[in-house]
Amino acid sequence: MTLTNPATLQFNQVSYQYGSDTLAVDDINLLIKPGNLVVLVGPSGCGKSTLLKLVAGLIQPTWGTLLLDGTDVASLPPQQRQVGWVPQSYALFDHLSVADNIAFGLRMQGVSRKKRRQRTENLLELCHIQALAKRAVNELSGGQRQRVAIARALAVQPRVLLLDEPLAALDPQLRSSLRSNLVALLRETGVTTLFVTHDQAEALAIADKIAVLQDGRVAQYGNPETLWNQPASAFVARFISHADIVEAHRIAADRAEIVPGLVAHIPGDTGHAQTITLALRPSDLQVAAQDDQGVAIVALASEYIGAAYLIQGQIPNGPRLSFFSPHPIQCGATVPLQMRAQANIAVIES
Ligand SMILES: Nc1ncnc2c1ncn2[C@@H]1O[C@H](COP(=O)(O)OP(=O)(O)OP(=O)(O)O)[C@@H](O)[C@H]1O
Repeated sequence: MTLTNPATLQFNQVSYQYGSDTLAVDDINLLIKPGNLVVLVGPSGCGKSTLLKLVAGLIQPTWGTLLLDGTDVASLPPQQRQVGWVPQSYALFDHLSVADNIAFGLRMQGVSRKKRRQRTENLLELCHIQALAKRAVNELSGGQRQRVAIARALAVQPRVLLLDEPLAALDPQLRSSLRSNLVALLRETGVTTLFVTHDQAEALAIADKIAVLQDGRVAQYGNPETLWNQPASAFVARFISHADIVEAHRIAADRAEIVPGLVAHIPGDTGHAQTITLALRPSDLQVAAQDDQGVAIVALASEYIGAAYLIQGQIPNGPRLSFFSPHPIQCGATVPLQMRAQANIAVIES
């Protein structure tokens, strides 16, 4: 029995306006291939949930078209779209058992009891929750509830699965351990998935492709490595890699000086402009071994992040920059800062 039926999902110049003046989604063009896991990421209010509602059919595009396997879905009501939805709260039926929650949608579709039972058993197995079949859902842990919610969404053989911040309700430790289980499960089902989060680390960790949304528009759509190494704008660089955006002076085709003593190697094919804008990530910089090997920076703030300290500093008469240090640095202390040899600096504008 096929458990999913993955579709191509295409947004063609899709816009959505709430009322007469809130343009929540603005001219979205995205092509999502069958079986891909695409993460929609962006700050609060950028239009992530509105995009999910458009795919689910809860709202219709104000302009543009939404295609499932090449067919415009405008005339299809939500129940005929074969779109599975897992809301942030999971919205399980607390008074029903795990198995009955999973079979609920099938019963609504008039699927025979025998087929319902077989499909429910397959989904219990796929989601590794066979042992919980008879339990009431209000007796389950957060991670177990999440699996039931996904099994329930998969029951109707979705062509697309929509996950709205599926890890948000879990505590941080559980969150990272369940993340890999969840992704393994999604890979196993092969379903085309749109996954919403506002957490860039989560997006980088799990996505085939990431769509970074900014004010209802797609700021960049690409695989995690491309977004990290070649951000299309300062917004994407800040959001995806916590980069500092700085102006630099080109001193050769492949080198740019940020301040005297701090020179970045840049790709050699970025034009000839003298003043260029660079994205410097904390991992591109390091504290130099000797004072005369780098530029002086004054530490302003220090945060212990486990493997290192994340330091924010100010170069006198220069930019503020963040960098990692293996040792704590007192606020107010001055240290020499240099570019890492293997730093791969992105040019935002040239
Ligand atoms: N029902 C509504 N009526 C009017 N405006 C709305 C409605 N729902 C959302 N908006 C507005 O549309 C824009 C996009 O909202 P949306 O909920 O899609 O963002 P989001 O990225 O999912 O945000 P969050 O991460 O906070 O959930 C926001 O400006 C929001 O205020």
